[in-house]
Amino acid sequence: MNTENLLKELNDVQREAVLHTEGPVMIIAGAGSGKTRVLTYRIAWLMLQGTDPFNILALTFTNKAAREMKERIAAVVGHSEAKNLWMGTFHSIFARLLRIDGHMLGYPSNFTIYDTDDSEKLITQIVKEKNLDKDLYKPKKILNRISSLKNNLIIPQYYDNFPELREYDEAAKIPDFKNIYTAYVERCFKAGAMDFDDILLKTNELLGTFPEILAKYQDRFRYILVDEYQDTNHSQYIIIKALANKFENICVVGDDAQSIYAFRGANIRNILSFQKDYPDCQIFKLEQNYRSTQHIVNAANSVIANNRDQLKKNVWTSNETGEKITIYKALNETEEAHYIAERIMERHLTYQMPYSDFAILYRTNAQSRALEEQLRRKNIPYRIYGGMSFYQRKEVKDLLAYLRLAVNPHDEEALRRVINYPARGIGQTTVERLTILADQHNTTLWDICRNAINFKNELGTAPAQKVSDFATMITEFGVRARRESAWDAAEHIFKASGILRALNDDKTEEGISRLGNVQELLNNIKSFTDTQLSLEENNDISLDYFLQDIALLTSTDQQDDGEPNKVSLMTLHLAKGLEFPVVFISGMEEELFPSSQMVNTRADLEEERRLFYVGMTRAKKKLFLTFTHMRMRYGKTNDCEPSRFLDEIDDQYTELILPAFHRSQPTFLSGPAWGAGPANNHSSGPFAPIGTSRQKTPHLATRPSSTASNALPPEKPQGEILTHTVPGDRVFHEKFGYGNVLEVEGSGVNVKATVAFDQAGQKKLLLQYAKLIKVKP
Ligand SMILES: Nc1ncnc2c1ncn2[C@@H]1O[C@H](COP(=O)(O)OP(=O)(O)OP(=O)(O)O)[C@@H](O)[C@H]1O
Ligand SMILES: [Mg+2]
Repeated sequence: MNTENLLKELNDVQREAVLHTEGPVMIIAGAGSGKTRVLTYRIAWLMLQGTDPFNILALTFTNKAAREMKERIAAVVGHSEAKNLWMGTFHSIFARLLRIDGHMLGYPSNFTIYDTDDSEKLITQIVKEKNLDKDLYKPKKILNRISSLKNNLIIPQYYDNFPELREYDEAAKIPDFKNIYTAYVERCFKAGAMDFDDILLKTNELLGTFPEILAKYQDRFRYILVDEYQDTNHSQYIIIKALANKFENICVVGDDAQSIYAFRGANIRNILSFQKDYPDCQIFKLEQNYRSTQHIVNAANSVIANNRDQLKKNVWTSNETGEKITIYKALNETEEAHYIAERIMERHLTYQMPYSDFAILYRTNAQSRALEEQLRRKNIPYRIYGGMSFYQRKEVKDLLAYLRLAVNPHDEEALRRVINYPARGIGQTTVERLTILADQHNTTLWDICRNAINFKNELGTAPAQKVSDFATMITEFGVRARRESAWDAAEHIFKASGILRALNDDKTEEGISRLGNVQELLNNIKSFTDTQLSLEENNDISLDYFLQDIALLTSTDQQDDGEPNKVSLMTLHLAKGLEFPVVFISGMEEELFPSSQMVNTRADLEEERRLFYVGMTRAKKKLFLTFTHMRMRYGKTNDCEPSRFLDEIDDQYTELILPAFHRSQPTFLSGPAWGAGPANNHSSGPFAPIGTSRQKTPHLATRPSSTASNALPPEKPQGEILTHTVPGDRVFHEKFGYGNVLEVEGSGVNVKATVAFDQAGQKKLLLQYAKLIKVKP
């Protein structure tokens, strides 16, 4: 694509924002208004103007988003140029930076990245060693607290500078928190490991302590671009600010109405601070939505208008009016899932829509089970994002632990995990003794292991020998990891560690599936080695690089198996930045969404509402919102009340559908009629107390949902729905209008009719779903 064509694909404001390359720029704009597109085109434009890709840094919310942007840019400027861009999540970019310069802070360049599971295990271990009450010092709680301090750049040494921290911890009955935090930080450091938050914290420390390193990166990153700026936390904010300080060519894009990570420390005030930091910054507002139909855009606007804290924006679209938003009241979660699966199947067959056009979003991961079951029953392929990832499976983590040890044997969590797996006679007592020795000698577990022969007295002769043999094996793995490709080293380690044998011996169904998973991991390593050579500029095929790569996958990246034709299932949080032709948001019920934990303050409730706004604005053509009358939660069936958010959608954009069991004629109602189901008592207003339900006046029945064009749909004729038909029949279809049947094929549920529609042209439809009505010719 040449320069001219590139700019043609933008509207006036977008183009201006792309061309304004020098100086600070902030683009605060509504959902689907082309923020990400502007960012992508800006990079392409910079490169077309001769900017060296080495001088561009782009920060995205997921690695997948970065990859897609890179591909788009490559199409404009060429693959070999695009390769050299530094583009990715904050974590992957700054981990890369720390690999290069982290040694200044005393880290090895092959430092390990601890995942949440590793961190929690380490905390459990520390709590145990300190003889603290494990019911009070819960690892998750402690880790959240550590994370929040780290993201505010409060290291243990600063803890006492803020008396309110101690007050908080005492009130939370964790007075020894500081000791745990201190020990945790020391242990990670000794093990040559960083947790996720360290990646940002240590980058800050590095840039703040060494002016020459800061200067190096300031010079390198002449142009800095940040997507989803509304969800950056303090630590990220400080990094960007430092890096941009010299050239001030910084462009941030975001939408305050989509800020949904406050619970993880994201700070919406970063948007306001930006204006303060760069008083001469240029601000662009994009208001035209290119993604969604008018009904969807307007409905989303009517919801977000209920938030008090927001920057004024007027999001509009010139897209088609589109179908109304369907609100479906189900009996329970099974029936809800069934309804969703049916609608997917119906659209897939009737309109030939690929499965990848559909997304099902929910508030909590637990909701996916019922949905999965119904999708499986209909053989609808799907992919779940988030939840338990492949890399968290036990057997996968076991092999990974060996690989991690090969790269960094000081990695304490990996060592604890496999020192006696597969079983090699190193018991719990021996491990405890090793831990005490490490503590006494102020060194790592690994240092004790590799010198185990010198600790025969403390360990006993036989255990010392076993530990020593284990250490010899790990040392040998290390040699290979340095010399061989990731694939060669991993394959060897898989066999020599005894994992292959252990899994092979287990002939249970579960054992076979475990072996399959480990083989899948090896396949991943193989394809990493193969593709790495062609994709990245550094051609690094080492095990070290592979481990780094997977440690930083985000939840949206993890499940991307490259298979394109699947329905996507994910939480609303993960859906940020994505778009799908058809979106279902399930579980639109009080207590679930808004979550019962998020209704106590206005700020929390507004964050939930923004989350709903994010969900709604993912849909391009059609949005379904479903809620249930009853739902099983925590093993109990509860009565549910429709979400207050449903009330907030302007009636004119919705239609309510009730399931067959409490539906008399007609099926379609315009506007909400939540009370129409059984067992509802009526009170009103958006904040009706939990346990009562709200009702708005149901509107009169109208015709079926509108068509995809602005023209009024043809009036639906009376007549029975055809289950079989013959060529020559004159028929009516809800969406395509009138037509003549040309051909019929297949049998039973697979009967397909080819129909020549007067307006819509020729279509092949599955009779079971097409709901054709026979009319007089
Ligand atoms: N000028 C344009 N012409 C045609 N299509 C456009 C234009 N600008 C954006 N789009 C399309 O509109 C959709 C939304 O764009 P994009 O994802 O960049 O929006 P966004 O503001 O980043 O959305 P979100 O707030 O969800 O992150 C995309 O499919 C994009 O290709
Ligand atoms: Mg975007």
